[in-house]
Amino acid sequence: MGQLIKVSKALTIAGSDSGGGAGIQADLKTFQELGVYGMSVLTAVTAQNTTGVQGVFPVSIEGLEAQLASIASDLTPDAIKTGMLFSGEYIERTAYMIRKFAWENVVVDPVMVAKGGATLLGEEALHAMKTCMLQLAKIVTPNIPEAEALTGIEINSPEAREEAARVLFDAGADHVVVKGGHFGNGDFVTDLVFNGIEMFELIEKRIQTKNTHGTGCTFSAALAAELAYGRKPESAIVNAKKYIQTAIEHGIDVGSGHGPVNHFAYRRIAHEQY
Ligand SMILES: Nc1ncnc2c1ncn2[C@@H]1O[C@H](COP(=O)(O)OP(=O)(O)OP(=O)(O)O)[C@@H](O)[C@H]1O
Ligand SMILES: Cc1ncc(COP(=O)(O)O)c(N)n1
Repeated sequence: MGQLIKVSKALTIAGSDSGGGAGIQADLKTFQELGVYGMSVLTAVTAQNTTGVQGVFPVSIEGLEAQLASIASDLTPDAIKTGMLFSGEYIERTAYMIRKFAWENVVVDPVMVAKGGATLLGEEALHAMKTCMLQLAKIVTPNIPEAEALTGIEINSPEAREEAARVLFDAGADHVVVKGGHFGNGDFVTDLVFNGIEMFELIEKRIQTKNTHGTGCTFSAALAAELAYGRKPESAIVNAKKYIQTAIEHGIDVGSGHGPVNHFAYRRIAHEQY
């Protein structure tokens, strides 16, 4: 009989991107590349490609709950990430079930708008995100527009971004990463991290590319994979940042719009294949 290997398990609760660059597809690719067993609960199916979102079709609330219950009865995740949660009701149900099952190591990526501008979360959902999800987050990963929407702070300076990070921490998140993809357009991209004690920046070279579809999904999935391994949030953040930087740097030529990042670049570099 073959020997069974113990593996860490990560769950993504998010929407499907038919184009394969963001959402559930980006998350599962990232889990796989980082050596973690991936599981998925779908909130909605999007008809999507690199040029935009052509349609959004939610899974029923019963369908969402049934998927979560199936996972809970058999496969306890070591870490979870949430992505596109579709509406306030879906956020409330998801948060309720995460609490009920006492799942830990939750990364909340408060996805609201796709790169092309399509709305992926209704306005009414902001309240649920603030009152139900932030408190569950070991790490919350808003981009600048999401941090503005969640805090009501206009982020037009480094100080305003720090203030937004404090507000999100005070709202209940253990660690806050305010991502810098949308912040300025200099030679560097800076993500701000706050853990309630320290405020520090992760600075990387800004890659000049239009192929950034799914960067946020991929980064938060890498964080969940790192937490699933049992890494501390600070190390998880540093490692996930390396993964996303490599994936953007070694872009692939797929589609005519905002192409996806290269999920296998990190592994290929480790094996000296680039
Ligand atoms: N051009 C770039 N060069 C290097 N790093 C980048 C670039 N764009 C984004 N990143 C990094 O990718 C990660 C995701 O950041 P971003 O701000 O793009 O998130 P996002 O807007 O939520 O992504 P998404 O568009 O997938 O929703 C962050 O760590 C950010 O610093
Ligand atoms: C299903 C789904 N989830 C998340 C995103 C955000 O990713 P991006 O901002 O890169 O389009 C997306 N486009 N689709």
